[in-house]
Amino acid sequence: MAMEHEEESSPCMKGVRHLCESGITSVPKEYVFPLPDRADTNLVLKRSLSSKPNLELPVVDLSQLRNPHQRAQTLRSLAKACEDHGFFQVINHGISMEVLKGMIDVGRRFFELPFEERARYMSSDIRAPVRYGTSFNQNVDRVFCWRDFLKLNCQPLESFLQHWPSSPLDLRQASMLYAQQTKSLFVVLMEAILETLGLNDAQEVKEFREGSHLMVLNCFPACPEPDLTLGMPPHSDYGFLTFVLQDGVVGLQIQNKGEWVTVEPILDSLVVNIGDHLEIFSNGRYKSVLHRVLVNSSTLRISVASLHSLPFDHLVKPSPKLVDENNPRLYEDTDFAAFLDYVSSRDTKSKSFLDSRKLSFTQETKH
Ligand SMILES: O=C(O)CCC(=O)C(=O)O
Ligand SMILES: [Fe+2]
Repeated sequence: MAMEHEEESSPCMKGVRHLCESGITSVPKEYVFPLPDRADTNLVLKRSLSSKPNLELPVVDLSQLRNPHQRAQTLRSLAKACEDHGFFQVINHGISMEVLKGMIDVGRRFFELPFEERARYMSSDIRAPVRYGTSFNQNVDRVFCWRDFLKLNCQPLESFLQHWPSSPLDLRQASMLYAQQTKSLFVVLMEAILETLGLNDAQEVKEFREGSHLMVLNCFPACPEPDLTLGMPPHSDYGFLTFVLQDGVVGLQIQNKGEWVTVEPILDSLVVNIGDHLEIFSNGRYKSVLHRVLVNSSTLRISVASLHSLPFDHLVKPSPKLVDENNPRLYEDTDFAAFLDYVSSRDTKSKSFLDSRKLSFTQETKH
């Protein structure tokens, strides 16, 4: 059971930035993770500064995907990246540096607004079109994580745009441009991913075009004792694909062969990760990988996660074309509502939602 927090009156509920502004010099007990869940942030920083990179993610060059002579080879490396890592980077993705920088910059300025301005968007309704909040799921988290966030619902853009914050003045414009361009990128990548799975289905592509799209602006303030807490606990993302835009400050780690490895932020590239829905849809061939975020003692970090899936009311299930006698169905059908119910009822750590969709061996043999 989750520990009871004193609802709205608890200082934790007002977010980490608010807490830091009160001039704390140590991490309050509510944010202290159990020892096995913590990380040596000094070691991460040292590795990051050495010439040996922490982890080289596979790189997918989208200009090669558009080139008929290079498409087949690029699809093969894309498939391998989805199978082996669940994470990759895209370069030559067509989103201009101006749009990327504009998005990070406006996110930073949103979190610099006075607390009262930000608090106007606080909501405990996880289905709200705009939601400002803190931690992972502040209503049920046993330990709070060192993150404040602004979630923008982006589909359909025309109806949600008016609900987005009107301050900073350019937030709507910068976020709309970034949302439109990541949506196009999602459709291009899903077309390619469907092709790697042998599923060239125009109807499916149309559904992705109209699919759900949430944008999460994350703010991880500098932390006086970064080794005691986490910016985000280990989790997997629910959708098909997530794009992560980082501001240049190290923090994202992914689980790779049982070890936590740091993903170096590369200017101009986007990190892409496979979510639970794509793992289910591909019947386990593509992996939704656990990741977490570390904080540091000197620099606030901003990231923007753009999460894409099918429309909220659609069922997600293993593609029937990928299930046969030799490849039994591994997951039961799910939809976004089931995921929301799951997150609002408990703390979502690890891949517990995905695990809850896995069929047991007896069920597997029945399908
Ligand atoms: O901040 C990051 O690098 C990753 C954020 C993330 O994993 C998320 O928002 O789901
Ligand atoms: Fe994530």
